[in-house]
Amino acid sequence: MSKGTLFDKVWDLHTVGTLPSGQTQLLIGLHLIHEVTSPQAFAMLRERGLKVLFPERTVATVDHIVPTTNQARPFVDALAEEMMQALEQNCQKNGITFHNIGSGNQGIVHVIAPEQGLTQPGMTIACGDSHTSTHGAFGAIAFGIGTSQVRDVLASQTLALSKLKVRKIEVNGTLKPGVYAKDVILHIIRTLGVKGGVGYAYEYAGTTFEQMNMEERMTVCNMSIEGGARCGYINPDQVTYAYLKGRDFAPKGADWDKAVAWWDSIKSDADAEYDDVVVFDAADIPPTVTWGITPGQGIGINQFVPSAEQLPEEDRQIAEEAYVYMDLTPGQPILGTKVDVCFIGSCTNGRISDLREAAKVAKGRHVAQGVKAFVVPGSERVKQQAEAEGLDKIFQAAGFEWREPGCSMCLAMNPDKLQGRQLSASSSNRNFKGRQGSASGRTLLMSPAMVAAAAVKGEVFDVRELLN
Ligand SMILES: CC(C)[C@H](C(=O)O)[C@@H](O)C(=O)O
Ligand code: SF4
Repeated sequence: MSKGTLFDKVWDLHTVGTLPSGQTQLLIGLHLIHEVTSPQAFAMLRERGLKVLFPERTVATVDHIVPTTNQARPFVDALAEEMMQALEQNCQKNGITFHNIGSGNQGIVHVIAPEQGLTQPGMTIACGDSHTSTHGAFGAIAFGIGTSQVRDVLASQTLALSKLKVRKIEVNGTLKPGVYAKDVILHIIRTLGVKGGVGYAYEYAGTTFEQMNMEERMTVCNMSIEGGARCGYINPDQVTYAYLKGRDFAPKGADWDKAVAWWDSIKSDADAEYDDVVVFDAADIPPTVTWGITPGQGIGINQFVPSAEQLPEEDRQIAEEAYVYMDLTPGQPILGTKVDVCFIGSCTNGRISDLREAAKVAKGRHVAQGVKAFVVPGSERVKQQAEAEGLDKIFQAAGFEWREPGCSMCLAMNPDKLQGRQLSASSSNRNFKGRQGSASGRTLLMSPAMVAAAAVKGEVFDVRELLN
């Protein structure tokens, strides 16, 4: 095995050849598809009379357009129904496994592949979805691709790509109580910027990530793309292996031992060289909330909306835009900002541990008057597990709505939308203008526990005051 970073090793092992353009032709081990970015890719394939080369290496789910209340077919939204039918037919005709609603396996693509053990260390994973970086939590090289690249993977199981540089982001130490993986990644993006990672793969290293469970690691890797990095990863370790062991698609018996030995060998070497290294101290990370219209516009819960002069030159214009759009004034505290809607879910924070943390805050309390709060599990399995633990009851008793799994108001391609200027506290990953279904709706990103705190207080609140 060559020396170097996990990124370099996995890249080299999947390199088919160098193309005349200088790009690498990279073999894609696992291709994940959903209803939004695949129909056109299949259409392009049909136009050229091409077949899906390795249907067993593609796995489909439906997530973005799924209604979280009335799921009866045909869907009320004709466009959603059309996308659904296209996916169903494409999978059926091409022999692709499709985890449909009610199968017990449906959910957000970045939630279901890890939970089924499809996502494994050392793999290359592609999906027509920017948050494919999530799967890097397992030590896979996983990235989002566009629709024409979805076509390429369907037809050839390969992609033409330029190699990325690698930045090691080290965070060391134990997170303070009330500080979660979401705060870590919001803090990183706030510091390095939303474009800071362009051209890089992010390797997250250090004791803070070592102490995280797999779901926390997924939260971090998920938002790599919000920091501009096409992919982000964490070297596999005992935590990774313990999570994977026994899952549907994890290797079994002697294959397991062989796999672990191989996974160990692809980790970044201690003396690997990086294109850049950045170091953070976990003790410096507060509960973090975004105030603006990019995920990089974040501040500590006790900080104030920054004035343009306090910001680096390149961040000033977008800050000015954000003050107007968000209706926030420089110098004002973020604490106490009134919220209208509270959303717990998404591929960033819709897993069982996220729901558990939020439920701890919701338990024995009640959603503030005038606030609409709802919980959308990331998958059918997450929902089932949460119900087995009674989390649904805790949320419902506290006045939260308990919904069916999907992307939901993360991007509001389904009926779950903000209205008008409503302001949401959201456990998702994007706060872009109009992101949550209303062209003028406003989003504050935060951890699921902080969303629960905002729900019960009716305003942005420091969750640490509600823990025990
Ligand atoms: C619909 C899809 C292409 C999009 C993405 O690529 O990320 C969505 O998942 C999002 O989060 O904005
Ligand atoms: S939950 Fe949100 S970020 Fe994740 S795939 Fe769905 S829309 Fe994209």
